[in-house]
Amino acid sequence: MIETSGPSALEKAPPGAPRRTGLVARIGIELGTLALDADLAVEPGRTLAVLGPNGAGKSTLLRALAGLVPLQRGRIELDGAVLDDPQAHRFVPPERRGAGYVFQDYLLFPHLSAIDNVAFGPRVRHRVRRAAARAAAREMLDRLGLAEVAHLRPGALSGGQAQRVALARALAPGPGILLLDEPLAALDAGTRLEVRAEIRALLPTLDVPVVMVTHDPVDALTLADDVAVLERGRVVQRGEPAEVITRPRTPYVARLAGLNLFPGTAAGGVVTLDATADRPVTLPAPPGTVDGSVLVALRPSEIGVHRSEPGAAPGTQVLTGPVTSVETLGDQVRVQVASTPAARAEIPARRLAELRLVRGTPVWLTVDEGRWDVYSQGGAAP
Ligand SMILES: Nc1ncnc2c1ncn2[C@@H]1O[C@H](COP(=O)(O)OP(=O)(O)OP(=O)(O)O)[C@@H](O)[C@H]1O
Repeated sequence: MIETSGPSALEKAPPGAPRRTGLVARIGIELGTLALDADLAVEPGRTLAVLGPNGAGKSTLLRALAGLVPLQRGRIELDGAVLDDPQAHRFVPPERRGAGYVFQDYLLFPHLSAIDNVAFGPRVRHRVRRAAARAAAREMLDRLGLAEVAHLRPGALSGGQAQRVALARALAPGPGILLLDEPLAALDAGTRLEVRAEIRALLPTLDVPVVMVTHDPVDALTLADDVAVLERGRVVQRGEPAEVITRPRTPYVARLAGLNLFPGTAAGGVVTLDATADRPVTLPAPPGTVDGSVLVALRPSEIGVHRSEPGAAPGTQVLTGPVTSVETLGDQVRVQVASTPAARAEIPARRLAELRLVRGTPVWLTVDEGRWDVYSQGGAAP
């Protein structure tokens, strides 16, 4: 057993133990063109995925939690202990934060075997004797299915094995928080599936907050309990994965979700899509819609595509414009149309053969009333 100063990430707290509060952070940092200002809260045993495009500030956020970048404003608290608070002149250095960090490119020591990489943390951080640290490291490697490669150096490991060694190394000292930076990004597609399944099995056994940054929505949707979407340094949407992906609040999330997203305005039971003043597109507001700004999501497969103007039908909205792109996706075809507002439809390949659409073909898009999903702009936004 390792003598650790903190709780072991792999052991659930015993019954009756004082309840830990996990991570509560407000991160304010300006670095180059980045202005990061994000609030996070993660309870022990839960995984938060911070999802966002390149340059959003995800790595900087994680590095601030680890103590590798000091805060300029805000505060980081883990289980009630203040790790960083510039106003109070408090800064706990990285090696004393008890954070397990898995870097994007693993950063394993190339001259040490897998087992010595894993034993390194307990030896250095907690001054555990070599034999005890190696025994604990062996247990961790066994747990992650790495017993057979314990003696190999990083250069002899496959990508998936190196990733798991990095995870074992982060967990070995019994961290109070686990930080994962794009944990699957460096893996090939097949290995990524395998390691994703392993991480997914591991996460619920941990009793610490886990923060994972990723730009891959599949990681966020399959591994996390909660998702915070970071764009240009701000959390623009947060919630459970299913909520985030079905009710996107920004064009970036809508693209990830494969949905059309239109801003609109609700007034007196009617929603008018914004930017349609010349030829207003209106739909009935669902019961309970509050007047004001709303978002309207629409699945591309709910849109009908026609080469001639359809006759007026009650309860059907019509948009029109030229095709701007046609892209096949298996047996489906995505058709982007420069209507007002611009929309993306998805039709079966055989329908494309009937319609013979190319760039510039004028088309009419039809949507039945019940197909639009209308929701308020506010709610889970920051
Ligand atoms: N040391 C630095 N000096 C100056 N600017 C920096 C520094 N570190 C980060 N930045 C700025 O912050 C931006 C966000 O960087 P960060 O790596 O946190 O984003 P990210 O969301 O993790 O992006 P990616 O997915 O591409 O890794 C960078 O594009 C850069 O403008």
